[in-house]
Amino acid sequence: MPSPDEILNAKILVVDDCADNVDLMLEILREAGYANVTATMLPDQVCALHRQHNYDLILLDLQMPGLNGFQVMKGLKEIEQEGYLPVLALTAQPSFKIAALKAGARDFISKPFDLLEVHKRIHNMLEVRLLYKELAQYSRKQQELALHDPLTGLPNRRLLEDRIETTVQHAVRHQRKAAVMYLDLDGFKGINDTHGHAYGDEILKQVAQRLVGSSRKEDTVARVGGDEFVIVLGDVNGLNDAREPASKLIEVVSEPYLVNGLTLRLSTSIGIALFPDNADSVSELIHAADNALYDAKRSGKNRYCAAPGGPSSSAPAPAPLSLKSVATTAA
Ligand SMILES: Nc1nc2c(ncn2[C@@H]2O[C@H](COP(=O)(O)OP(=O)(O)OP(=O)(O)O)[C@@H](O)[C@H]2O)c(=O)[nH]1
Repeated sequence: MPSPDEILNAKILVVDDCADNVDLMLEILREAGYANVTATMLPDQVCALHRQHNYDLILLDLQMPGLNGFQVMKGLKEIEQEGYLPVLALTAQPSFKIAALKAGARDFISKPFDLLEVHKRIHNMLEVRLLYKELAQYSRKQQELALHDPLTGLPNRRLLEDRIETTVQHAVRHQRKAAVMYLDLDGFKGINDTHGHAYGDEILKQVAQRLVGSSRKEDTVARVGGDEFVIVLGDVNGLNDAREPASKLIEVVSEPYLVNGLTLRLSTSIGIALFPDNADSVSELIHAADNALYDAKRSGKNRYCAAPGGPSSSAPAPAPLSLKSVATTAA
């Protein structure tokens, strides 16, 4: 539940074409302790103001010259994408009350004001509005967690599959290709076994940062398993466009890692599959890249291999470095 402080600091806008009414409402709100209140007498400014300030409550007079309260609510509905209109209608017309609720107002206050009613309705409405915001934020956070790996913050397999799908669709539309690179660290188990799981976790985080740092902004870097990562490249012409990034990734992963004063080393193997050369569905592309990774492991690790079968496929290509995948301890 929102705290009393949060309620008193909520952002409130008073909209009324009559200066006396504005002054009266500002006075009522100030006396009640609301600290973040502004007002306008220009109904056609309300949407722009709300877009800028995202109010928690708009106290909206319904009868105004120019744009009336109903028209203002229509405009506000277009801004409030989540469909919650934080409007409390102010009206002297009994017949407008239900019409206002139908038009999207959450509640109404009758004029002339009954102070007790005004206080209670404003408080109740803010309580619901802030709770709604908290829930929306919580739900966004949960969605974020469901799509990301908690250790590295990278997209997980679920989000990766979506991204591959999008990349493939883009490739089809623009008659281009896409590459899926499946990485598996070499000798990672040895780091866990020798130095403990916490060291392994730290290495995984640093590897993730290096992979992201060595990829283009538009590429997706995902963690799909213990020491397994997948990188998706769009706008690719053929295997040659994936060779250089693969060599670069092998190189950056093989740079030494400093963990709690220890210098550790490891390398990575990579399997590359191309859309549409090697596969044309998301799962088949991942599978083809995984098979190519297996070839890279079998051929001695610390290298990349491309999936066979495509017009531009090649035999396993040696990585530029011939680093041994061992963990070493600095003196
Ligand atoms: N620290 C840490 N280790 C993990 C995590 N998830 C999986 N692992 C470990 O990662 C290791 C992965 O094993 P492998 O890929 O078979 O080991 P490897 O030594 O890299 O073997 P090769 O790939 O053949 O070189 C296992 O020891 C898992 O226990 C994790 O989140 N954190």
